[in-house]
Amino acid sequence: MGQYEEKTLNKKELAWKKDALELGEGLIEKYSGKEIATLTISLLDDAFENAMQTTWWKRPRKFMIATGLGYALGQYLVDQLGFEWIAYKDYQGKDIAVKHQASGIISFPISAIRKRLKTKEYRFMEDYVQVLKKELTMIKKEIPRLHYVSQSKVGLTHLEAIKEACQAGCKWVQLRMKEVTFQEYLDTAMAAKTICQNYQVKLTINDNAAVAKAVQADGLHLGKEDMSPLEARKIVGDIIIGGTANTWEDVQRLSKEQVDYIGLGPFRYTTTKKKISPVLGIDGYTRIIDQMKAQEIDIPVLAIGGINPSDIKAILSTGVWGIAASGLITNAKDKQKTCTEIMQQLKD
Ligand SMILES: Cc1ncc(COP(=O)(O)OP(=O)(O)O)c(N)n1
Ligand SMILES: Cc1nc(C(=O)O)sc1CCOP(=O)(O)O
Ligand SMILES: [Mg+2]
Repeated sequence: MGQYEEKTLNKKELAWKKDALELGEGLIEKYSGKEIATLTISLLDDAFENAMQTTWWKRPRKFMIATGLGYALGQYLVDQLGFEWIAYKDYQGKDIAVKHQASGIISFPISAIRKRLKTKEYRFMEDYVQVLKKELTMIKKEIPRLHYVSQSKVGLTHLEAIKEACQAGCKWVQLRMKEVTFQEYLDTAMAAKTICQNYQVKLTINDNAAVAKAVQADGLHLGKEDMSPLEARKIVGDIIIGGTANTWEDVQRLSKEQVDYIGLGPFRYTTTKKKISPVLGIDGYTRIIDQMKAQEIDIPVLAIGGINPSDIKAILSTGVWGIAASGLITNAKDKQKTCTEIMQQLKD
């Protein structure tokens, strides 16, 4: 592919987008015959089809349709699938597009409508979105089912705890340090990276995108009080980004922020984290996973918070992908035995 440039929308393009979205809203309401409470893809398909079935002298001009409905389709991808508006420029000229930063997929909704005006396919958007969803699923990152969250205690540093977890067979480790300076976090993360590389284990950094970037970590975990995943993605690029959810509303928000997995908790009361949210228990996971299925939110969920090996079977039965554990592994007398037992249950 030749040279191309991607930029965020400038002031003029943002103002144009605002007008185009207003135009789109008017077209959708007029030609679908419904008021837009929530924009659905079938409303968009109805509007396009009906507008084009109207006798030609009453039909909105093709330019208006491509602009209004094209921007509306783009905004749907932004709101529902976590795309972002960009200005895309190559040797053919400039076009307004939307990009999914985590996967690199770029879609041109306005051009897509222009093309269908020529081919006279007036009901294509449902399929168009399905194909994008499928592409996003296919390039999903590999998420192991067991995630060890580091913890220090008297006689055990974070680095020692991480090394022992790697020796015990964990394949994915999170460095989670609190109340340390940036330099201390960075130095420990560098050393953790070396340990993890020696054992071919993935390393995630908790809270801090700059540290994750500096040590070229495999992942970054962000909670509700940390930087937003979309903002962090611009710093760390295409690594695994996870987000914390404690409620269904958190899951809905994260599903639009391009996270690769969700840490959903707490399963049970735990002393590992200060200020935890109300416990979810098996009922909480069942309810939230069912809501995710109903809304077709397909992001792996890791249960977290006070988990013991005897909980795993019931947790998995809710549809959760895996577990994140800290105290269970840090305090295990025989870490290898504990990790093997967990991984056998998780079939990881
Ligand atoms: C896998 C996983 N899930 C949740 C958390 C909690 O993150 P956060 O809410 O930001 O709280 P702190 O861990 O930063 O105290 C996590 N770390 N990992
Ligand atoms: C880091 C963390 N986050 C939680 C949340 O609910 O968001 S619970 C938790 C602590 C996990 O450690 P342990 O396995 O020792 O309970
Ligand atoms: Mg955090």
